[in-house]
Amino acid sequence: MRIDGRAFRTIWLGADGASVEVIDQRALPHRFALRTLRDAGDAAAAIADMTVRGAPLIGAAGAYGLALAMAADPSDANLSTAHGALLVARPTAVNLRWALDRMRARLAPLKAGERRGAAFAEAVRIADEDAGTCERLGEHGAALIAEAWERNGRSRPVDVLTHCNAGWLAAVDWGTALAPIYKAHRAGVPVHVWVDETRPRNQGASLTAYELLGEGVPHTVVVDNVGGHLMQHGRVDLCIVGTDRTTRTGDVCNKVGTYLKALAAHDNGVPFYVALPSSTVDWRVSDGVREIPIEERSADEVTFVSGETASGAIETVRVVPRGSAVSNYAFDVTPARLVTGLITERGVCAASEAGLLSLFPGEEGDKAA
Ligand SMILES: CSC[C@@H](O)[C@@H](O)C(=O)COP(=O)(O)O
Repeated sequence: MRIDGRAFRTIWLGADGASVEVIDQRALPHRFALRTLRDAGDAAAAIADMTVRGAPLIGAAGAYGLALAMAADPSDANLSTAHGALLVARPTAVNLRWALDRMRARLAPLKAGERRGAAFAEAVRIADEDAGTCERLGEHGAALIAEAWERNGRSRPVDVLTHCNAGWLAAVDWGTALAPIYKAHRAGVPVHVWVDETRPRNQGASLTAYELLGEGVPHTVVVDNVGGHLMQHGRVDLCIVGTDRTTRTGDVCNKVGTYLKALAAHDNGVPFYVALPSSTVDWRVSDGVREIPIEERSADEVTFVSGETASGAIETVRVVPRGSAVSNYAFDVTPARLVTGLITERGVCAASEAGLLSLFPGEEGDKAA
C-alpha cells in the first residue's frame, strides 16, 4: 500500500539476499524508518519489541527469521533452536507458530546444504501468499460494505468502526480488517472509518490513521470508550476488526477492548465482523477464553505515553502516579456468539465450527494436532 504515494510492503528480502528489511512501526506516525534484520535474533527482537506487529506480519517475520537462522547455520540443531527462540517472541498470535511450523516442515527433510535457499524461498512464498490472501478477503469484505451502502439508499457514506491496527501494517500488504475498506473505497463506495485509538500503544491513533491517510480514506480517530455511544446514536453501520487467533468454534482473540465493542454492537444490533486469513485459525483450540494465552506486556506501556511535542521532539511522559499498581493485558477474547461473520480469503462464514469447515473442509483432521 502507499506511503506518500510510494507503494510499500511491511517486510521484504534485502537487496543483498542475506538480510531482511522491515518498516519500523515504533517510529510511526512521526517518522518513516526501516530496520534491517541480519539474523534470527534480530527477527525475534523485532517481533518482541513490536518493530513489526500484527498477526500476519508476525508470521512472515518469523518465517524470515528462520531463513536468516538457516543462512548462518543450517544444522538440525539450529533449525530446532531458532524455531523455539522465534516461537516465544510473542505468545498470542497463532500465525507465528503456523509460519514457523510450515518452515520447519519444508526444511527438515532437506540436506543442510539445501536449506538456506529453500528457507528464503519459502519465507518469500509465505509473505506473497499473505498479501494475496488479504487482498482476496478484502474483496469479500468489500461486498458487505457495498450492501450497507445499498441499505442506506446510497444516501451517505458507510460508517465502519475498527479497533487497533489490522491494516496493511499488521500484515504484509492490504491488511485484514482494513482490506475490505480499501477495496470498497477503490471501488467508489463511500466509506468513513471510526478509528479507536487503542490504548495503551495507540495502534489505532498512530498506525490505522496513518494508513488511512496514505490511502485517502476518510476517518475520525476516537477514544476507545466512545464506540458504544456512537452505536446507540446510529453512527456505526458495521464493525470490522482483525484477530490474532480464532478458535475452530469461531471465538476470536484480538487487541484488548475488542470484546467490549462486540458487546456494544450486540446490544445495538450493529453487525460485528472479524476479518482473517485462515492462517489465524487455531484448529486445536475450541474455547478461546480458557485456552488462548493472553500476552501481558510491560506496565510501562500503560504508565507512560509517547508523542510529538509542539517543537517536533518525540518525548515520553508519565500519566500514572508513582506507586499505583498497573497491569497490561494486551488481548481479549470475543465469544463466537457475538460475531456476525468471519471474513476470510474464501468468503464470509458463520463464526462457528460448521461455518469455518464449510469454507475450509480439509482442516478438521488438524484438531488434535
Ligand atoms: C491484522 S490482524 C489482527 C491483529 O493482529 C490486530 O488487530 C492486533 O490486535 C495487533 O496487535 P499488536 O499487539 O499490535 O500486534
